[in-house]
Amino acid sequence: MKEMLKVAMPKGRIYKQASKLFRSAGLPVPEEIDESRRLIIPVPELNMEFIMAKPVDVPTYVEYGVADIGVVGKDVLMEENRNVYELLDLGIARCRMSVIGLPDWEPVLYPRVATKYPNVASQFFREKGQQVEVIKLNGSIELAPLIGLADRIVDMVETGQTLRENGLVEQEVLFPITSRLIANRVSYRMKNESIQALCDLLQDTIAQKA
Ligand SMILES: Nc1ncnc2c1ncn2[C@@H]1O[C@H](COP(=O)(O)OP(=O)(O)OP(=O)(O)O)[C@@H](O)[C@H]1O
Ligand SMILES: O=P(O)(O)OC[C@H]1O[C@H](OP(=O)(O)OP(=O)(O)O)[C@H](O)[C@@H]1O
Repeated sequence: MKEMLKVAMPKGRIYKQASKLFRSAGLPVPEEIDESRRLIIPVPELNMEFIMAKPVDVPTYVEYGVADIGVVGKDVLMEENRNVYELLDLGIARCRMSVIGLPDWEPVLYPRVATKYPNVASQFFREKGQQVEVIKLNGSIELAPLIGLADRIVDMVETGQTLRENGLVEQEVLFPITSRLIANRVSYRMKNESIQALCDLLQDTIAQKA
């Protein structure tokens, strides 16, 4: 690849699957990143530099152009609504965003909905014509209906284990979620050859796996 690419990589569960995808595409992301606490990792052999970010911040780094491209969950992309290009569905970190509640839940006039995704949840209920009070939480969202903070929650479901272990039920799926490759708008023009080459390589790898 010609131009050097700065890649915003989310730490945590997406990184594990993204690094595997990059490696199977012939881009040997160094194994030492996996356990390292370093935040900026130049990989001269790939002509790339990895910026290890908190997942929710990836679209911010890409919008401001401090990263040319990034890997991010569709959930975060929808919630953050940043001015970036979405280039490719990587098909990794697959889960879904759902409305969840207690099994004996009954509709109330003005329910409280707790979530990490206040923008997405507000829009979802607004489009359904339902008035709700959205309460932003940052984790352990399933606690909210159990301790009476909220009537329902909007959160991610993958295996369903968290719901089962807490006696909650999935009531409605909002969206299926996977991780996406995103690009800064200016970088996409200025470094088009490199970004497009990476995109094609990843797309071929994903197609071979399907
Ligand atoms: N079971 C799951 N629960 C939540 N997110 C999941 C799940 N499976 C895949 N994902 C994807 O992984 C991303 C969350 O990754 P991770 O849990 O590492 O970060 P986080 O909880 O947002 O960050 P942090 O733990 O640093 O606050 C989501 O944005 C989503 O796209
Ligand atoms: O269906 P499952 O496989 O159980 O996965 C879903 C759970 O995983 C996530 O929580 P996370 O582990 O990120 O912890 P958090 O509560 O701190 O967000 C998510 O918010 C759910 O609680």
